[in-house]
Amino acid sequence: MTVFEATCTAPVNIAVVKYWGKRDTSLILPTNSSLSVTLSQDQLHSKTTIRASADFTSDRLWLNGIEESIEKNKRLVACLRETRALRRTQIEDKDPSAPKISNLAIHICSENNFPTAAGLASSASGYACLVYTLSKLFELPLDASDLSIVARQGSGSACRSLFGGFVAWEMGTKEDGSDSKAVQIAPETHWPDLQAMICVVSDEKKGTSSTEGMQLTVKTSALLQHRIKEVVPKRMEDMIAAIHNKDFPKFAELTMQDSNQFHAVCLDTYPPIFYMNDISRAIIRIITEYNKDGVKAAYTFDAGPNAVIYAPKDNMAEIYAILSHYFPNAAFDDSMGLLKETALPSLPKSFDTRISPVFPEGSVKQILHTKADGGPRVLDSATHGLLNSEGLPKRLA
Ligand SMILES: Nc1ncnc2c1ncn2[C@@H]1O[C@H](COP(=O)(O)OP(=O)(O)OP(=O)(O)O)[C@@H](O)[C@H]1O
Ligand SMILES: C[C@@](O)(CCOP(=O)(O)OP(=O)(O)O)CC(=O)O
Repeated sequence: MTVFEATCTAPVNIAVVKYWGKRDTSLILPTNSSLSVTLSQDQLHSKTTIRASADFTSDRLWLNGIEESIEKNKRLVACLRETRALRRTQIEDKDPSAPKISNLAIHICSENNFPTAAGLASSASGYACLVYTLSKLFELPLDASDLSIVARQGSGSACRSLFGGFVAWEMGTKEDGSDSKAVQIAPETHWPDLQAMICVVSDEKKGTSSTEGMQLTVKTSALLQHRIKEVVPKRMEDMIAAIHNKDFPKFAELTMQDSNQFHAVCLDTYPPIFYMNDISRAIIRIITEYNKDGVKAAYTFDAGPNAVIYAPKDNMAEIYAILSHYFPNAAFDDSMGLLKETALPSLPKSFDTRISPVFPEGSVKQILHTKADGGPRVLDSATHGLLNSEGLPKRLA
């Protein structure tokens, strides 16, 4: 019997103009456009295998080796429904000889090589990977922007992970969401000098999910209305220009201002939402001190305390040296070879170390060095597939 199977990986993205607020919660239509950088899959990715078979009796999902209910997950159901409908209308209805895969039950097995639901954008890489893998399984004749419309219905930020490089999610105006999609502003090759350092402050599941948090903000924050009407439209234009011009100081200033405003609207939510903690705020002080004679790094924080620091390649060793001063013995993922290329530099002479105390070991658990990189990839299921010959996970938790 023919086996219908696909295995793919997809990257995370970290926004520099944040998405926060929905105007339609079931279609996942945002209240403002947003923009992100796709990060390298060498450090962070989701990997998904999907098999369709007449032997399967129902749709099943395993996430990180644990079986999860599909029916209870409305967003996953929406992604399956949409991609199956596309298979039917775009392929099976047009070509009677095409296999009727849309009627078969499927098994989905997915793994993240980093903590899930800890503010490291696992829902972004996870749903982008799910929809991309479904599109390969069903051989859908769609481009990445078309697919982003489906991935958006899994998790808003996922739509941006269908592209590499610098990606805007255009909010759109149509009620059916057909113009609310991701577009690539520039490929990863445009600005290879841009790198990122992720400080894992906590890898625990967060208190208030993005989904819940953002709707409470929509309901209660007057500042959000100012942000979406007066601030983001111009900031999107300025950010796109900064990226096109590879103007790091401008890119950095806009990134930090946008992170600050996102956390300000969280504080303006009633009751308030706090995602940053004392460690996050210390990182802001440290980067601010580092930038005092000219902007050399940009911090940004999503819906959790973890920091992402964007900076040009040449500043990375210095940034790592500063972070290791304040956060001793944080595990360092040096898969980019930073410390192989350069000896750890001393702190810049003008840097006033008194701006923050040195934190106890474990305050920052891990530091990951990564860079802007490409979009989802197709792998060979025979060698990389996550399902065994019976269609069950090769690895269970
Ligand atoms: N590989 C995956 N395949 C399918 N779904 C996934 C995958 N990884 C994560 N998810 C879904 O995303 C949820 C986690 O999303 P959540 O928004 O809570 O955390 P996060 O994405 O890590 O944080 P944030 O989006 O705020 O940065 C999981 O509970 C699961 O439903
Ligand atoms: C702070 C953010 O990371 C919020 C991400 O929110 P999600 O995409 O996780 O929310 P849902 O659409 O409800 O799944 C900012 C961003 O990535 O733009």
